[in-house]
Amino acid sequence: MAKLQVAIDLLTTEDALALAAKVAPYVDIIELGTPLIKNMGSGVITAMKNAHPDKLVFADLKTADAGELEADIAFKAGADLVTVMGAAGNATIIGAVKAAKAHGKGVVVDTIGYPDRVKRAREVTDLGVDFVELHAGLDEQWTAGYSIQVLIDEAARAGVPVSVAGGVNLSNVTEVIKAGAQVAVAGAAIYGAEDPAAAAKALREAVDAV
Ligand SMILES: O=C(CO)[C@H](O)[C@H](O)COP(=O)(O)O
Repeated sequence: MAKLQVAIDLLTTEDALALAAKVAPYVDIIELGTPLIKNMGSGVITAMKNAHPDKLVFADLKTADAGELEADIAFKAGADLVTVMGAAGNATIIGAVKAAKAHGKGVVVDTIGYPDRVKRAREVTDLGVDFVELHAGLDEQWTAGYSIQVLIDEAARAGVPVSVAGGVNLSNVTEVIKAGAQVAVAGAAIYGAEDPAAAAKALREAVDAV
């Protein structure tokens, strides 16, 4: 069964907890966005895990160096999954995987900005990561001509465990899961909705219907 991940790209612990309280019944993974962690520090990870011990808490660290050290900080704070950039060296990814093994947790590689996301996804899967995020970041999404179809096509040919992030919403989540993504990541489609709980519920039902 595919998973639904809410990406919380809000800026305070208070706002993040308030959103999570509304949408947690419908999601498997609660992602704390990079700006949120940079703004609030690792305390937001602890607060979220304490509030939702039954959910996977995903710390979107986007680590580019010092993989073992940064991952260790987040796991000690309560994270279940952390991200490392695919553009980082393999040593950084291997370091994060070492920390994950020590804590019984996992690593996700974020391919944002990487020229050949599928090639990198296959390479880093061999390093022991849990899955790879085929990701078009917010800046890429705002570039003229962007279409999530490129990520859907990549998911279909990846052949390794992947998530898809970059404009997932109710109109495309079915295609994302049909393409083979194990996880659909939705940020603005949930936190930007007038009724985030209803938006998360609709996405959950769409994911489960595939
Ligand atoms: O990690 C992120 C940006 O770097 C976002 O959380 C991710 O892109 C999902 O958000 P959205 O659904 O709004 O695109």
